[in-house]
This record gives sequence, C-alpha cells and structure tokens, in this order.
Amino acid sequence: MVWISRVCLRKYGGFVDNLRLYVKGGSGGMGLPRLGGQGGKGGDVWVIAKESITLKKVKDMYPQKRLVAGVGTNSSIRALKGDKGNDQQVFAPTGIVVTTDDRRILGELNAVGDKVLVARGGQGGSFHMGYLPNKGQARHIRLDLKLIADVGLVGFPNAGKSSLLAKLSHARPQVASYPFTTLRPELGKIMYNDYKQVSVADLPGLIEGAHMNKGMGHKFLKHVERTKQLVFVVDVCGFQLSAKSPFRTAFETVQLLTKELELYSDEMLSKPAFLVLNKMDLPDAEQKLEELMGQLQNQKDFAHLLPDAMVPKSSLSFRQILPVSALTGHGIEDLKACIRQTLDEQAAAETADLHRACLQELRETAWPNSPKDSTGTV
Ligand SMILES: Nc1nc2c(ncn2[C@@H]2O[C@H](COP(=O)(O)OP(=O)(O)OP(=O)(O)O)[C@@H](O)[C@H]2O)c(=O)[nH]1
Ligand SMILES: [Mg+2]
Repeated sequence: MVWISRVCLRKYGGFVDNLRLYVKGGSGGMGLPRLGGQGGKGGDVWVIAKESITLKKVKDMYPQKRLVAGVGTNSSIRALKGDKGNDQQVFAPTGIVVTTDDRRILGELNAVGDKVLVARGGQGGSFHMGYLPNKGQARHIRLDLKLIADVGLVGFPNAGKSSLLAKLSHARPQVASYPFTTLRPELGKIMYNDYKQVSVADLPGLIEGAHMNKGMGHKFLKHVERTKQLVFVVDVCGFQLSAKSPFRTAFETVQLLTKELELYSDEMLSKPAFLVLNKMDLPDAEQKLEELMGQLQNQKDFAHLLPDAMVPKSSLSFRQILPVSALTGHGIEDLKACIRQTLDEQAAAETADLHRACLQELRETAWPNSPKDSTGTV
C-alpha cells in the first residue's frame, strides 16, 4: 500500500519523501510428477535507481499500490522446466533507503542503476518439494528519500539559511522575513575555480522542541544524516519565533540546535561542523558577536540560561566560527574555503583508510599467519 501523509502533502506542496508499498514475489509453477518436471520460479520484485524521477512520480506511477511479480509457469509435457515468472521493477530516485516496516534496511540506492531485491519469487515445484510450488515473498516496504549532499545547513527559522545557499551557489531558494519560508529541502552546488562542485542542502528551520514534533519536527533532519559536514546557521542577534515564544540569543540558539541534533542522533554531532554567525551587517552585530564568543569559551558558566532539559549533554566543538552576512556577501568566500579544505581533508583521510585496509588485506592473503597490524604497515 502506498502511504503518504495527507497533512504532509498539503503542508509541503506535494513533496513526497517517503512511500510505503506492498510487494509480492510471484508464486512458483507446479512441477509435473509423472515426468519429474520442475515448475518455473516466480518473478522477483526489484527497486532500481533511475535518473530524472521523483518519489512523487513513483507514487503516481503505481496507483494500484501493489506490486506483484509474475507467476512461474507450470511444468508440462512440452516444457518440463517451467519458465520463470516476469520480474517487477519499481524505478525510484537515488538517495533512497529501502527498509521493511520494522525498519530493517534492505538496501540503498546511491547511484543510477543500483538495485535492491525487495521480494523474492517462490521456487517452482520439483521432486524435492513433492512437485508443489512455493509462494513468493510478500511484505510492505518503505522507500525513504535521504538527500545526498556534501554539506547540510541547519538552523532556526529566519536565520538566513536560504539566503546563504543563494550566496554560496546558483540555487535560488525562496527567501522571506517570516519563519518557515522553506518548506522542503533544497539543493545547491558551490562551484570552485578548479571545477570541483560541492552540494549543499538547505533545510526547513528547526525550532526548540522539534523532537516533540514542534514546528516541522525532526523529519527533515534525515536529509543531513548522510552529509559530510554540518553548517549551523545562526542569527547573531538572536531569534524569537513569535510574540508568545521566548527570545533566544545566539548562544542559546547554538545550545538548542545542538540539543535537537543530539536528540535526533548522536552521530550527527560527530560530523565536522562550522558555526556561521549570520547578519553581521546589522547595527549591534559586532557587540553580539563578542558576547557570544565569550559565552562559547565558558559554556559551563552559561548553562543556567536554559532549563536543564534543554542543555545538550555534550558541547560541540566547531571547526571554525565564521561571522558572515548573506546579505552583503561578507565572509562568504572564507566559508567556501573552509568547507572545501575540510572536505579535502576528509577525502584524504578516507583514501588513507582505504590504503590501509587494502594493505592489510594483501598482507593477510600473502602471509595468512602473520600477526594482525592495526596500522596496516607490512
Ligand atoms: N540583515 C540581514 N538580513 C538577512 C541576512 N540573511 C538573511 N536575511 C534576511 O532574513 C530573513 C530570512 O532569511 P531566509 O534566508 O529566508 O532564512 P531561512 O533561515 O532560510 O528561514 P526559513 O526558511 O524560514 O527557515 C529574510 O528577510 C532575509 O532577507 C543577512 O545577512 N543580513
Ligand atoms: Mg529558508
């Protein structure tokens, strides 16, 4: 069955980022006892990554909400071995994680052409099975879209995330002076002089209490689960959601954002993170920046500013703290350079890890009995 929250659809303008489908492999064909014939295997159901497709299109493409593969043909006098049933293929965009209803991961679609087997066809009847065929595997699966970007922008509403994306890249996301202007994730690409491209995801604003489904909740955080870096975008002059909500200084905002990420998943906080203090063109900005730097250096002394439940367990150590103005462009080139440098360092570390693993494997093959060396040096 295709599942999609109607509220979500209404609220986020038809953007579909998850889909639930019923899939069933085809049953096998009957064996032929008289001549020892074997029935054909039932067809399988596959999810395959394809270009230029969205989950919304997938949803529209399968209004029947069920995908059942073909049945294997029976064994007969003319064809003792029955034919395999037709496979069913569901095309989906890249960036999809395919899970069962109980969240067991069946596979991921990271590149065009990646395939995940989601329902196996039943075996055809044969001598060993008393010539009776097996039914195909049947279950519900979920296709969950997680954008694949190098960098994710996270921040409270109105902090200037979309303005920053527009300054960093050619993307033109909607920008406005009210909270929750961005209703769905947007991607942009930073182009460097050496033609390297780095993708950046702008997300709808997070607010305190997002883990309790306040505002847009946590659901969009899944899109930054796989990014390599996080950029916290904070209005240096603070933020107030509405007249009834408390005013939050930049320091409190950093704490609250860290808490929300921590509540979503500890892994989020293990990524390299930058703190971007936006709106440095505003009159009080320099003074606020100084105040914030003092507070960040002595975080424990200022923990009392928020109720205990809102203070994160661990404090984030940012790779860099960058004052910028998405309006004037001040500090944007520095931010681009920091992002690039860290990505290059991460890539170099990954390559070194890979070399170490290859060396270790070579060593184990060549000298199976040699002691293991965690550094991989042969
Ligand atoms: N003065 C000043 N205003 C800015 C700056 N950056 C953004 N703004 C303004 O702040 C408001 C919010 O900007 P957005 O880019 O829409 O903020 P956002 O974080 O994407 O907001 P949501 O999508 O609601 O989460 C807009 O009115 C922008 O023009 C800046 O550097 N300086
Ligand atoms: Mg926005």
